[in-house]
Amino acid sequence: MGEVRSEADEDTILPEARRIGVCVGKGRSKGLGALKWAIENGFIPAEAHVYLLHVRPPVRLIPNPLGGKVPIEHVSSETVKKYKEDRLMKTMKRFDEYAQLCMRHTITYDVCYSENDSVHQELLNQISKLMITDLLLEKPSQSFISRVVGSESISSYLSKNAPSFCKVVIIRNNRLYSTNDSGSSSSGPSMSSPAGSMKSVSMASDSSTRNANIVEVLDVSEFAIPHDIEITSQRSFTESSTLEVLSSRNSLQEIEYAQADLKPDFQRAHQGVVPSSGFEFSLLQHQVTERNLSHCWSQGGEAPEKFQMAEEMVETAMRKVAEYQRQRDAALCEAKTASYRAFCYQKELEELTAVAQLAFKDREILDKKLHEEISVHNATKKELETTRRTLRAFVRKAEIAVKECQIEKSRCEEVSLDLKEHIKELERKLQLRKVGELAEEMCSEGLASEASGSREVQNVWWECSFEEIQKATENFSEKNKLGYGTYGQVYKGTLRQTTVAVKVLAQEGILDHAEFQKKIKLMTCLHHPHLVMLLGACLDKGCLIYEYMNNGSLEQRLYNEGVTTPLPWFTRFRICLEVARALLFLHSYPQPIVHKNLKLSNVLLDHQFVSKLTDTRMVEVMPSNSTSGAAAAEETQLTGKMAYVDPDYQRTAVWTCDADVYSLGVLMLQLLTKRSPLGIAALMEKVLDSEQLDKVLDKSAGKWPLREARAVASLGLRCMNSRPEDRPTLSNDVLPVLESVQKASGILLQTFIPHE
Ligand SMILES: Nc1ncnc2c1ncn2[C@@H]1O[C@H](COP(=O)(O)OP(=O)(O)OP(=O)(O)O)[C@@H](O)[C@H]1O
Repeated sequence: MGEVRSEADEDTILPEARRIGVCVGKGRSKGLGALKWAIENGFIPAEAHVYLLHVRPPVRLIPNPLGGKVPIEHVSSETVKKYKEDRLMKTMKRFDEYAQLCMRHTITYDVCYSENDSVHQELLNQISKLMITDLLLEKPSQSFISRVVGSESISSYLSKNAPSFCKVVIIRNNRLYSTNDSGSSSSGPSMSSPAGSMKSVSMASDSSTRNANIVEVLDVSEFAIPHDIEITSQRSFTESSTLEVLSSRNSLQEIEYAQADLKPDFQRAHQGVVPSSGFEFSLLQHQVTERNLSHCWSQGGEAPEKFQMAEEMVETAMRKVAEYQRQRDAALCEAKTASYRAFCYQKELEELTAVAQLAFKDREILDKKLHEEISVHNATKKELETTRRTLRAFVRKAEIAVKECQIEKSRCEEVSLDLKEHIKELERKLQLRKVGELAEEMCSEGLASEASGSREVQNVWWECSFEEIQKATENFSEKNKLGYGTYGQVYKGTLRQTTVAVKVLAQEGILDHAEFQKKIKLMTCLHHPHLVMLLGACLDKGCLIYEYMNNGSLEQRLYNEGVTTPLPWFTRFRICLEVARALLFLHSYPQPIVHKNLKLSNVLLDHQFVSKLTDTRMVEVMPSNSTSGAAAAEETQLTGKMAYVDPDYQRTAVWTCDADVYSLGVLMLQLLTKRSPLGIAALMEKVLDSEQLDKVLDKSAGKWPLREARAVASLGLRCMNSRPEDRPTLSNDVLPVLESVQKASGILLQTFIPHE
């Protein structure tokens, strides 16, 4: 039940049971009345099968937004498909009532829908293919206008052309209107009969009679309209109506509309004639007109006037109908236009919605990308910040490095200048030394006394005038004062393009001129890397001119904390060695020279912290009892000095080289401990015995190597033995120990340059 049949379902065998076709139209005569009549009148036996036949012309035109219609070739396939689907849906809905009716009466049925330009021909084909034995058609009420138009209906066409096995039964107004198997035509209400008496309705078998039964009634139902009219009609009554189509409405439709609109007026005009029952208006109109005319004609002379009057009435009515029709067309047109616009808006809305959805998706993607970009951007920003920080740090470091470089450069320049000066100084010293060595040779050969006045020795040292000395020291200005000692004040000065230290001796202590000159000459003969060189003298005023020692005395270095940088332990070791070497040099003369005044303040340091002994032979120049007032006043200082003096000298009053060794011992212990010379020996003995040397070592010198420190301390103690014979010799004992200590101190002893 309920399946849609196609051409493939063709049945080629003649049916045993009856196959009843029901033509399903649209509009006023749908065919439902025919089916109802057949059911009510027992026309459909239990074994019969019903075929609901419906044919429509195929779609060729599709409404466009301007209210016209366009050929489907000019429209997208998608739109055509959609339109066809809509159309099929609507078409299928037409079968609903038929299906319900069949189901209510347990009748099996099939829906047979096809499209064809010729509805007549297609129905005929379906009849043949499906072997339809009975074809039910519903005919709309006959209209007066229908007769005027004179077009052949489907019912009349099928009645004439149906195959011989098919009986065409036409129902009208719920009554049998005609069949094609009766010998006589039956039309109008009088022909209605129940199915049971249907056989008694005889129809002429020849075609002329059959035709006569149906031709007189024009059918305007949709399936009865020929193809060209069918399309127009469809446009008029379905969703595809347009302004264009409406304006080209054919006369037949106008007549139909006119017929519908005329009905009330006509009823009013013929109140007494038109029955109030449900006859179709057009049929009644026709009958009334017929009757009127025959009545008029039977009344004689009034007939033409009445006929004239009737015609005028009809014309008036027709004009009204036309007017109504125009208004209705206009309204319909507007409605259709509005409907189509709504349709367009709907479409537009759908498209916009789709676009909006796409845009929304795009936005989501873009949002996602944006988030990713932002996170990448943030990461890059962080990296950039880190790089920037690193770069800033590098720039800072580079700036510091540049500054350091500049400082180093200026230092280098200073050092270079110093070096140049130093080289000059060295060259000058070398020259002086050569001369000195010559003089020394002369001295050592015992010619000193005789040759002291010789030209060669005289030329070795600078014999300066007092004016020169004044000028060199800026008239002994306070700012140039380096210090004072036992024998007088010491000033810094520049003499003969050389920086010098000028010692101004106390006048009262100076020997007579000749003796002083002799001693000076002997002193200038002494040249050693670790002896401060006596460059010259001002004999008149008793001024001694020494090479200038940039870093002052050992005493200043050791005790002026905060003013000068403390000497490191390895420098102290080296100084011990250097002083020992200087003493050995003095003691190595054929007539050994005893320094007699070795102490911290008489060991001076040059710009490279090389130590040199000063005041050598000063004791010979200045008598021991003649000291400067200032120095003599310093009792404490004197007491300190006494600590350096060999106890054996105090006992014997004879200076020996051992006295210098004793002083060297004191100096060594002072360098280790930075303590006063008084009582230093006892202290050292104690700490060495208790192995607590580290407790007395000067911490400002750094971390002492204890083994070496202990060796030096032991050596110092031995040097301080009260018995000279128990003291170590410089060459055999002191120097080897100090050299091994120096060696052990390693490369630091060689390279260390303390910074001020
Ligand atoms: N050649 C020199 N170069 C630089 N400074 C020197 C030089 N000679 C002496 N001085 C400085 O002058 C100061 C005084 O030295 P001076 O030799 O006159 O006395 P002293 O050695 O301290 O004691 P004394 O006279 O008892 O030996 C020293 O401490 C030293 O700082």
